[in-house]
Amino acid sequence: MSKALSDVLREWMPHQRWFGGKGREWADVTEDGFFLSRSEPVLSVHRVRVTYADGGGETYLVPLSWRAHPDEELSSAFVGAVPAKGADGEDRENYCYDAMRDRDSTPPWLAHLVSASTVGPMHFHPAGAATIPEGVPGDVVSTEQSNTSLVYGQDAIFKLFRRLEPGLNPDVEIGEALRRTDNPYIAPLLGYIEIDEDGAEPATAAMLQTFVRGASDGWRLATASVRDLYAEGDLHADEVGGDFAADSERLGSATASVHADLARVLDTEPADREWFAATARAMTDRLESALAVVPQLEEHLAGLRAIYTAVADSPEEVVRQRVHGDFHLGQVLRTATGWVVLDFEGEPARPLAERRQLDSPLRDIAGMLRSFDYAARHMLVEQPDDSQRAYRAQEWAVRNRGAFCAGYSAASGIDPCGDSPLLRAFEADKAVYECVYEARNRPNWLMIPLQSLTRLAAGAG
Ligand SMILES: Nc1ncnc2c1ncn2[C@@H]1O[C@H](COP(=O)(O)OP(=O)(O)O)[C@@H](O)[C@H]1O
Ligand SMILES: O=P(O)(O)O[C@H]1O[C@H](CO)[C@@H](O[C@H]2O[C@H](CO)[C@@H](O)[C@H](O)[C@H]2O)[C@H](O)[C@H]1O
Repeated sequence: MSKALSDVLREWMPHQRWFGGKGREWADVTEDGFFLSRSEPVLSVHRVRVTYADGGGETYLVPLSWRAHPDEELSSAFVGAVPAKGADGEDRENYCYDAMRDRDSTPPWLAHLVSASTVGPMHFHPAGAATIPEGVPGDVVSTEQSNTSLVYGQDAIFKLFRRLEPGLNPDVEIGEALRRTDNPYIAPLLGYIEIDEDGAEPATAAMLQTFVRGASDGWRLATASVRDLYAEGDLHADEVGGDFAADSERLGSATASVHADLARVLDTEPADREWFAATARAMTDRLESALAVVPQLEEHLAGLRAIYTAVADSPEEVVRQRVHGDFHLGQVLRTATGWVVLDFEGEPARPLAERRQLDSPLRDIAGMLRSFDYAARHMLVEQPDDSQRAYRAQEWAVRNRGAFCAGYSAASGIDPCGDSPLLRAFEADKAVYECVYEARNRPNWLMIPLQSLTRLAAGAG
């Protein structure tokens, strides 16, 4: 027997990668929808409001494509069957599919952006004089996590934000600001979509960005370099074929260029004593809540508190500005000509308002330094007692962290990696965040940030 759409969604949504309420009991679900295309296959978009038995709730964006008969080729995208009336008044069923995985339903997103449409509560904004491809289907990106992305040909990538939050998404806000700077290290924004939310600021529903062709991500390249080093038992990091230091240096200068443009076109403010005190407090709070998830943090408590107190006690000369916020090797792409920085959304677990606050660029430096550490040590997860490998991992991390800082320093005139209590605290804070992330997502990787905390708390890099 077929069910109402909200019941169908209740069964289907918990199995989707992007659904954040896994394991929580649903108290209620309501949905409202509108049509983006009425020609075959019909495309509708639904705001699905889920409330949980343990309190709170979330609103998700769910595009669906509709067919009068089941489509075998789309079976993996099948959502459910919903009762309908035929033209003759007969009772029948309509079959709905995940529209992001139904290629025939992907062109309308681009067509509406080109014509800057408003459809129901949804507003389509093309960016400036952007050339938006039209009439091509989009293929879903398989690495999807909290969002769902489509690649249109080799030209554009469309990212649907599944969870709706009031306010402009920082990825769009920063993309829109940087688009006007001609910065060579970003993928220009081509457009974005907003959706009205009752009684609140509109939420960002999606964005369209230039697709970076023929690129590899930094994590893949860095870890290939580490594997090369491990394979060459007697050679040092600067002697093996896959040495990454020149790329790390170029990544440092690309980062400096992006930071400089962000400071040029968006707000800045000198950091005052209160900001240092508030930052130290926020880090201490994060540590306290992380303890509940990762009890192993207990042994680092005293060391970490001392690192955070040093921030409040010795304010440095720092300018606050918009930053990337979740900068790591997985967020940068290497093309034939250089690096491109992606995903200015900030840490996914933070509330949107927090992610839009001004911060020190050292936050990003710390993120990338942590990432070099991760790349160097992730293979030690399988061989934790291999001291020779541990030694070589440290050598690789030191070399590439140094090269990244040298590149940043040469491009900006500011050495980001000097003896700064703030940088050290940001590294420690990121490692605490990573402990929680790993405990929840990849428990066997938890040792990576935990071991870094041992080194950081002991005053080593
Ligand atoms: N502009 C782009 N050009 C090429 N590839 C991209 C672009 N933006 C994102 N990607 C790739 O698409 C995948 C998904 O990216 P993203 O949507 O940022 O993931 P998430 O937000 O889930 O971390 C990643 O593998 C990323 O490298
Ligand atoms: O890319 P996301 O915005 O989803 O970031 C989250 O996931 C990252 C892992 O994919 C996580 O990054 C951590 O692991 C990376 C290696 O997989 C490493 O390069 C990073 O330095 C490390 O922080 C990130 O923290 C999390 O927010």
